[in-house]
Amino acid sequence: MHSKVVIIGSGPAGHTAAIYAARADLNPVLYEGFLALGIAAGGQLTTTDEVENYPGFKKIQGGKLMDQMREQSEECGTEIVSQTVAKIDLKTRPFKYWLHPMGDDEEIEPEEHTADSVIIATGAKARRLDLPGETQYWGNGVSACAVCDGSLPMFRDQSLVVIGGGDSAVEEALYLTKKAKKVTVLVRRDKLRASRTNARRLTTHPKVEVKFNHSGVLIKGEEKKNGLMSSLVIKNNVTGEEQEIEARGLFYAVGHDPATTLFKGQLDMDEDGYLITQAGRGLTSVEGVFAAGDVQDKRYRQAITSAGSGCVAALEAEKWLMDQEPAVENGLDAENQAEKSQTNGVVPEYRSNPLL
Ligand SMILES: Cc1cc2nc3c(=O)[nH]c(=O)nc-3n(C[C@H](O)[C@H](O)[C@H](O)COP(=O)(O)OP(=O)(O)OC[C@H]3O[C@@H](n4cnc5c(N)ncnc54)[C@H](O)[C@@H]3O)c2cc1C
Repeated sequence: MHSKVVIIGSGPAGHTAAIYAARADLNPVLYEGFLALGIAAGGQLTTTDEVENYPGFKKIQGGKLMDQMREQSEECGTEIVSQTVAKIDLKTRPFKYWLHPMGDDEEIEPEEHTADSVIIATGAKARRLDLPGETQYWGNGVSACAVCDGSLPMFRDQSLVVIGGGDSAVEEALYLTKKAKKVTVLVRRDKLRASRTNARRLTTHPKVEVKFNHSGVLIKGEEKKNGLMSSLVIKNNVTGEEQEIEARGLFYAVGHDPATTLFKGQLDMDEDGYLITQAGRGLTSVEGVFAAGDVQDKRYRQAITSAGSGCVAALEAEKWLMDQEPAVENGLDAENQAEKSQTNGVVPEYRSNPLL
C-alpha cells in the first residue's frame, strides 16, 4: 500500500493530525497500534478516569474522549488500521515500513508499505514502580501525572506523596501543594537531582516534607471494588526501618519512556530518547518526517498540547507535500534526477526543512 501521509500513533496528537490531514484531502492512514508498548489504541488517556482539563469537556472519561477523537478522524476520512508499525526505513523516499500482524511480540509481516510523508505520534509511557497495591489503587489514588489528576476532588486537603527526585518531581510536588494538606516527597538517594532553585523552593515550602533515602514499599487502602488508597508503607533505605504514612494519593514522577525505538539511528533524539523537532513546527531531522505529542515533548506532556502539535505537524506535512508537487508534476530533468538520488531524495530548491 502507498499513502501520501501515514500517521503512527493514536493519542490526541495522532488523531488531531489525522483530522487535519483528512480535511486537506490527503487520505491519511493512521496506525493505532495493537497494544503497542502495552497501551491500548487511544493512548495514555485510556489509562485514566476523569479528564477535567480538555477544553470543551468539563469532565469526561479519558477513554470516551479518545473514542470521540477516533470517531471524528474516521468521519473526516482517515483510514484507521489496528496494527502496530514494527519497522520503518526513513533513509530513502518514499519511506518504507512494515507491520506486526497483531501485538508487538508477533513476527513482522513481509509486505512492504510506502509513504510520501510520515507523522510520528507514538507518545510516551509513564514509568511505574510496580509497588504492591499499585494496580488495585491505580486511578483511585495512584497516578503518574500530578498536573492531570492532582486537582481532582478526592485529593483536596489530603496528605499526598510524590516519588522522585528530579525537576519533574519537584514541579509536580509544588503543583500539588496548592490544594493538598501536606505533600511528602520520597527521594531514593540522599539528594535531589533538581536545579538548585527548584530544590530550594521544595525544601522550604511549609506544606512539604522531603524524606531523603526513602522508597515506597506497599500501597494500602479500602478493601472493596474501587476503594481508595489511604496510606503508604515507606522504607528508610539506609536503616531498613519501615513506617506507614497517611496518603490519599501517590504520584509517580520517575520519568517517561518515549516510544522511539523504531527510529533509533534514523532521527535525531535527545539523551532521553525524545525526538528533536524544530520548535513550533514538528519538523524532525529527516525531511518529510514530522513528529507531534509526547514523543517530542518532555516538558508539558498534556492532551491539549499533544493535540495542538498534531495540528501543526499535519499542516506542515500538507505544506511540504504541496512543495514537492511541482517537481513531480513538471518532471525533473536528468541532472536534477541525479542530484535527487545523491541527496537522499531531497531536491535543494524544494527543501523546506531548515534543519537539513
Ligand atoms: C494516568 C495518566 C493520566 C493523564 N491525565 C491527563 C489529563 O487529565 N489531562 C491531560 O491533558 N493529559 C493527561 N495525561 C497526559 C496525556 O495522556 C498525554 O499527554 C497524551 O495522551 C499524549 O498524547 P500523544 O498523542 O502524544 O500519545 P499517547 O497518548 O501516548 O498515545 C500514543 C499511542 O500510539 C501507540 N503507538 C506507539 N507506538 C506505536 C507503533 N509503533 N505503531 C502504532 N501505534 C503505536 C501507543 O500504543 C498509544 O496508543 C495523562 C497521562 C497519564 C499517563
